[in-house]
Amino acid sequence: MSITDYCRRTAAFTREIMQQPATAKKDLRFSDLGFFLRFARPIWSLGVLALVATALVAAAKAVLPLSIKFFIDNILLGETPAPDTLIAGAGGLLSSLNILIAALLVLGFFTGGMDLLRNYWTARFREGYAFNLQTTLVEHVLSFPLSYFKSQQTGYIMSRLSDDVQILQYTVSQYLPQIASNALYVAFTFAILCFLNLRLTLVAVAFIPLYLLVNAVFIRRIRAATHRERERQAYVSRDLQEVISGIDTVKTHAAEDREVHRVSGTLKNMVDARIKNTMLSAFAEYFRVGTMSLMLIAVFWFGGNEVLAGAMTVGDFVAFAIYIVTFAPTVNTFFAFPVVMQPALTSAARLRELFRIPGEAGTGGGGGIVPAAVQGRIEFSGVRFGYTESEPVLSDVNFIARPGEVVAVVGRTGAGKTTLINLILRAFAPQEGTITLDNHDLASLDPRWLRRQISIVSQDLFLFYTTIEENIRYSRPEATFEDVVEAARKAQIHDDIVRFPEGYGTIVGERGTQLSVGQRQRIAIARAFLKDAPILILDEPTSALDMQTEDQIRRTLRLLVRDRTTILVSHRPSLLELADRVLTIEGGRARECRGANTTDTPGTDRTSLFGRSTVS
Ligand SMILES: Nc1ncnc2c1ncn2[C@@H]1O[C@H](COP(=O)(O)OP(=O)(O)OP(=O)(O)O)[C@@H](O)[C@H]1O
Repeated sequence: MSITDYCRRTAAFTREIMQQPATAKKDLRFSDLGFFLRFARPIWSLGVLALVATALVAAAKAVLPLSIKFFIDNILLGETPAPDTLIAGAGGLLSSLNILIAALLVLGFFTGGMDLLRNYWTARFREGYAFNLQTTLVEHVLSFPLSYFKSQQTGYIMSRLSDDVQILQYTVSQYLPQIASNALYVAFTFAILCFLNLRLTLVAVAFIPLYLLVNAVFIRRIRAATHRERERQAYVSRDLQEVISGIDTVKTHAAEDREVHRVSGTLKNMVDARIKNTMLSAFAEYFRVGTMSLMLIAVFWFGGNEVLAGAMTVGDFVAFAIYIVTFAPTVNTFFAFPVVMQPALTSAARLRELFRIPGEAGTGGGGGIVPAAVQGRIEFSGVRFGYTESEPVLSDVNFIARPGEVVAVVGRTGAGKTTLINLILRAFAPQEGTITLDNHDLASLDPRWLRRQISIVSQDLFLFYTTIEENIRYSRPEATFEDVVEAARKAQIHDDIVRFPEGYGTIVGERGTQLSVGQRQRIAIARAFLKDAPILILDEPTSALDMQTEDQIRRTLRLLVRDRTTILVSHRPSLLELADRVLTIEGGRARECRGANTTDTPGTDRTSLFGRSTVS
């Protein structure tokens, strides 16, 4: 491409970024400030200390250039200061070179020491704030209903949890102390400038509306651009996470090139957004620096004329010039803060949005019934549920699983068996009808309490990156090692475990020793034995086992299901032998195909138990 083409492209690009929509969806409201301040409440005293130290350092730095004035006017030129102002009074005291040098040394040590304290208190405050925010956020996100995690991709959630917090922490820690320090420095310097020469100070101040104008033009655009950039960054995290988690599938399909192409597409969108955002900030900086230069030129022109006319001393002018040379960039960075703070404000808005998502009712001390005892009677009455309103997966499901009964749920693939289990776990709520446990509507129960009453052995077990012992103990943290071994023996996994060199201390999970799918399934069964919950959900618990192991496991499962209400989903006929009754899910309804014991109490009519359309 020729230079002319590049120039043409640059002009088109400039037009494009200035015409970008300047409204962002997730702006922070003023009331949100109070929300974010609450994380500072436990460490407010550190904040006060950091602020006091910042003020003292800013004041000390602000008075430093005055020493030049005293040096020129009082020591070199030997002028007697007029005793009517504070600065002139100080000049009287510092009229000897030795005293001035001694004062400078004291000021230097004081400023250095105070700066160290400021750094320490600021770091403690900043890290304390980030800790409070992140722990509350993790606690809040973990209280979300399971349906949230089933509908959002992991990479997207992770990006919100880590990138947004990091950007907020980084920007705030980087710039907030600077804002405080600069604000104080500007205030102190402004007071000294007024003392030195009020008219000249007004000349400098006359440029402030120009700064405000530059900000008015750019800030909303930059905020919107930052929102776009952050959202696209979350998409990149989502795609990267997906491709790394699914690396087996990618490799077996030799789809590396396709995936690189897909990720680079998302990456390119993010890079575009980032360049536009960077350029918007650069334009804003260009106009701010221009304003600052105009301010400096105007001050030098007016000040020079004042000295030439004898209306200002040389010392005053030199001190004023030094002040204005440091004052102008500080004012410049001060007005740049709304721009550099945009990433933090955007992250704060996104985090606020996450905090607005309500947690599951009943979690985090929010209520929910906690019954004293559990019988284990589960009843579905007229349950309708679909992932979309218009397409129900279950349209009218009625059945009762009595305490201690094993109810097998069968049906063709996609019929809704796992959906039914998810409804019992309260991952989703029925759109119509009710599900009760011991006559308590599930919606009224504390969801954490509910899930403590349920053990689940499913086709897929998540293992944490820790020892086998800890992975089994996950279902009952207070269990002893002997309890863990006993559960492993019952689940027929003990012999496999002791064959590993590290035995129960073998690290498994991501990047740990890999377990076969069958071994994982038996670890899940061991967890269920250990948890000893009154309700058991078996979702294809032996799908990965060979016939011989399944035969052994069936015997242990017979032990496991004893005295527990069990919902068993399996396509294996051999496992259905465990069931007292078999329900078939078909066309969104539950139909009983075989019942060994269908009465709630002896002599109860089966129809009354299974309701309208469910009895075969
Ligand atoms: N999170 C979800 N969002 C949207 N639709 C879903 C979701 N989970 C399942 N479905 C759909 O709901 C229907 C029932 O799925 P479900 O997993 O309950 O079937 P299943 O009987 O357990 O099947 P399988 O025997 O193959 O495991 C299917 O059409 C499926 O595509």
